[in-house]
Amino acid sequence: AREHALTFGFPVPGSAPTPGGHRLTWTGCAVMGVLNTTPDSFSDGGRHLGLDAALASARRMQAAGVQVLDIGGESTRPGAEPVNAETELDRVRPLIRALADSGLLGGGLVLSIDTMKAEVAAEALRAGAHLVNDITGLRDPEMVRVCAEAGAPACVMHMQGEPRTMQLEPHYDDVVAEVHGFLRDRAAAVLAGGVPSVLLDPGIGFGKTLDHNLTLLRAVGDLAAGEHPVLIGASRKRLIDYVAGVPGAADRDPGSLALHLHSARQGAAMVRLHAAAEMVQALRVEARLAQR
Ligand SMILES: Nc1nc2ncc(COP(=O)(O)OP(=O)(O)O)nc2c(=O)[nH]1
Repeated sequence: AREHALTFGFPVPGSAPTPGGHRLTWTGCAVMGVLNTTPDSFSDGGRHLGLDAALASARRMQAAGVQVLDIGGESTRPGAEPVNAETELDRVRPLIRALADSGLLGGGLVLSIDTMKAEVAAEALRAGAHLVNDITGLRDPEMVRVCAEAGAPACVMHMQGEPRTMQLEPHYDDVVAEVHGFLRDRAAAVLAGGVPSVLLDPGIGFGKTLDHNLTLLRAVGDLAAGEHPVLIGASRKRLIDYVAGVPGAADRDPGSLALHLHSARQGAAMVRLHAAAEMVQALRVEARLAQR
């Protein structure tokens, strides 16, 4: 299996110091678990049902061997209305602090903050997050500065337009060329801005038709052949309904596993799912079968 690496400006569980920074390496495909914050339970920051449920979910995922947790305080599903920074912070800060206090991070768990806002990223990194997952591809120069200053790697994702309107009229002349080209350009700009390393993500479902998504998923190998690790996130997305007829998002985990196993086989370094523990299990069986 291929070796992948991310460089941090600070030590993270499992990293080794090198002249270029603290390098985290892994072989095969790592799993990033989605850690949803239920808005109403965190707004007063108390240890309500939502926070305890999120911590329980984090423990289960860590125990199962999930390597990264992605914490998001704003839904970016198609048609989602934007959320202001204060609200987003109210949701994610208590969870990040609780995770930092829980000792779970010592077990090798890496924390990712899924946000488009530099202010939220800065605060989350201060509270204990290790990397930034920005679905806008760090369009905001302030986000580049925040990641560079903190020494935090960033996931650069492609999105056509914005969540509220991106699925209205997605259009590309050559979706692979345009998306991969955008990612390579953004990666170069972000690294030039001082961000220590990047992950590239084609942004499945972010301004793409079913055909665009399938074409991009078939081209993961091409993107993974480049110099940056590739992250694929297609968990419970609508394309699974289009392909397999599963109208309820929560019922789409089997299809999600198939999509992400396919991506791992194509060389993806990391996959982002809700059913993260199950993904670890599937990858272990797959790796064993692949051993000669
Ligand atoms: N890097 C990356 N980040 C992402 N963040 C959110 C979602 C989907 O968000 P949403 O629909 O709000 O649901 P959830 O956050 O529960 O996955 N998809 C990706 C993705 O594909 N790649």
